[in-house]
Amino acid sequence: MTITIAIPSKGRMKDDCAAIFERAGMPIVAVGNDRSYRGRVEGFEGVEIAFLSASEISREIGNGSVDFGITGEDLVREGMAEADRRVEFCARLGFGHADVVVAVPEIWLDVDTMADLGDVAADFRARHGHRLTVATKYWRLTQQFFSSQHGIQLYRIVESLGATEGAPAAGSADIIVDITSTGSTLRANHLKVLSDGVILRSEACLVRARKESHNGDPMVERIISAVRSAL
Ligand SMILES: Nc1ncnc2c1ncn2[C@@H]1O[C@H](COP(=O)(O)OP(=O)(O)OP(=O)(O)O)[C@@H](O)[C@H]1O
Ligand SMILES: O=P(O)(O)OC[C@H]1O[C@H](OP(=O)(O)OP(=O)(O)O)[C@H](O)[C@@H]1O
Repeated sequence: MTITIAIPSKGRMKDDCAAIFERAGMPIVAVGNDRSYRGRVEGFEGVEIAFLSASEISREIGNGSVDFGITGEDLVREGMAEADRRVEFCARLGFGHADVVVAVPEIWLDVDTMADLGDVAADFRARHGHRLTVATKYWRLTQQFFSSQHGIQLYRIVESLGATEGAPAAGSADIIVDITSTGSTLRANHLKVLSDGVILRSEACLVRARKESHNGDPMVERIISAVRSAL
């Protein structure tokens, strides 16, 4: 059976990913020309590489069209419900670090925790004429964190596909959920992370789609061990 591993073809994870495969003794060779979206691994017969974007990789692992992928944990957990049942996080790779956080305007001096935010949400409509509005592209993680973990139900999500940190100043949302790495975008937009507002500490992971056909397949174990040995 052919095992397909999806790795980033572009973006911030591409180079680190190629380096890890190199260290793992799994050098990737493109098949066909430079612009090809397929590759193979030298010395690993029956393994195929698919070059995709990080967000496509999480989708393809979710629907089982690839066996393994390297992508951010945030994208995997946002992309599917019950991620741990459907995929295995085989290794955390030590790059692509980003925290998914809840951030509010710095001038909200009385709001430092999720409990404070819950209090604000409770009478937000009475005070401001609309429900507390959260700009994010992480709607699944936001709902889980706000509703299930913190019991906050009175809020509305507006989907933001770019420049999320600008939404409060632009008036299109009150607060945001987004990723941060250095924190400079949040600071530049006068936003602060709530003290218990880190939803997920994400990094690039080797992720396996849980498939029956993997059981007892020595190549599956060999790939996982090789990548782990490179960490
Ligand atoms: N500063 C950062 N900004 C955005 N993503 C980051 C950052 N640091 C690490 N990451 C991680 O990188 C991954 C996203 O990578 P990238 O933007 O290359 O992929 P993509 O979303 O597929 O790209 P595109 O938006 O072009 O489709 C996410 O898992 C994210 O957590
Ligand atoms: O905490 P920081 O170091 O400031 O990084 C966080 C920012 O970086 C990303 O945007 P970026 O413009 O890099 O790329 P994107 O197109 O993937 O959102 C991300 O969406 C945040 O806005």
